[in-house]
Amino acid sequence: MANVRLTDIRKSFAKTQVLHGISLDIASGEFISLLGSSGCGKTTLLRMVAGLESVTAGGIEIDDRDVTSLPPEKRDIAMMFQSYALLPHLSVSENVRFPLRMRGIGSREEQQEKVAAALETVQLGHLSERKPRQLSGGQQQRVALARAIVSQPKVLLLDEPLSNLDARLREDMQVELIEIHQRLGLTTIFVTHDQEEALSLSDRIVLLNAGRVEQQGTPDEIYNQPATSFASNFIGSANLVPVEITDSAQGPVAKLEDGQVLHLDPNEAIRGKATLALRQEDLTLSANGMGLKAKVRTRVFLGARNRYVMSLAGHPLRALTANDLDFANGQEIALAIDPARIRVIAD
Ligand SMILES: Nc1ncnc2c1ncn2[C@@H]1O[C@H](COP(=O)(O)OP(=O)(O)OP(=O)(O)O)[C@@H](O)[C@H]1O
Repeated sequence: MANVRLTDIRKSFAKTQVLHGISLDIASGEFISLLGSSGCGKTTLLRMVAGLESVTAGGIEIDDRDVTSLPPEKRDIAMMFQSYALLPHLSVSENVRFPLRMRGIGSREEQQEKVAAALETVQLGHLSERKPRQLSGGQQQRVALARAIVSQPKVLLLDEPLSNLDARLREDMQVELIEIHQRLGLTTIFVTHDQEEALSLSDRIVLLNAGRVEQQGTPDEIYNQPATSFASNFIGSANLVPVEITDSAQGPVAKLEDGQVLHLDPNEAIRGKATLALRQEDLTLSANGMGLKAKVRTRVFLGARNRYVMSLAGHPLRALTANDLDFANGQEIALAIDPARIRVIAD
């Protein structure tokens, strides 16, 4: 296990700058996710930690040692990619042993012991003699993970390792990753564009936006206290509603563009033009209860839940509801939200 420190990392490809000064301190044993949409620079950052990409400026330390210009094999890291490419002609155990052989680590017996331990960790000891083509996709993924951890790296780098798996297998592998992390305590940097994956796996999430850190915090902080409109929209896909906040006899109120008014938490301090972040799961819809008037545009059936897309003050608004609510397209409904659940972002 080791700590990782990134100091003011910058990266340009030709004239295009893709990383604009990223600084991060990752504690020993921490599981951290780099989360962001396609092209925000998360893979580039991970490849720099691995030593597969040079830095344009800035420094990288692993275990308090400057590794900025060291080649990958001198960094004590292991990386697992989205395309994990097992060698088809080798058995499972030979695949896992491969990095030990390549680097000449230990005697044959020692290598076999390490391979057996790594396969036990991913619960594949019983399939060690199979060839990759005789395994399911999830099992192949676990072999790749065993191959990454077999050399007992100080830092484990994972680049969207679950994105080729179907939904069910992904969930299973997420649980396994959590358990493996708990057992081995490896410092882990996990790249993903999937917010649920980041929320469920990480000790800390670093949200990247166009080559900069937008916000970082625990999953709870990132989910419940998004600091910016971008963070609110990215995490939990909150609805963003432009408003003007003023004082009323009953406390602060937010005025929507169509003149409707929403009461805010009495402690809300922001006044003037602002954006409300309303989470889809926090909205309560009713046919003729109290609340803002919105018009139903369409309903999306999600199995256990429905998503209603409505029009509120001319903006599309999404809400997740229990699937026993049945509104017609075009129907005017009332929309209520607990003021404590409204997040106000100053413009
Ligand atoms: N070798 C390269 N040469 C030129 N541009 C590159 C190179 N590698 C990456 N880029 C550019 O750098 C930016 C960041 O790419 P990167 O792969 O790090 O993004 P990402 O957040 O990991 O996205 P994705 O989830 O799609 O992999 C992109 O605009 C990409 O086109």
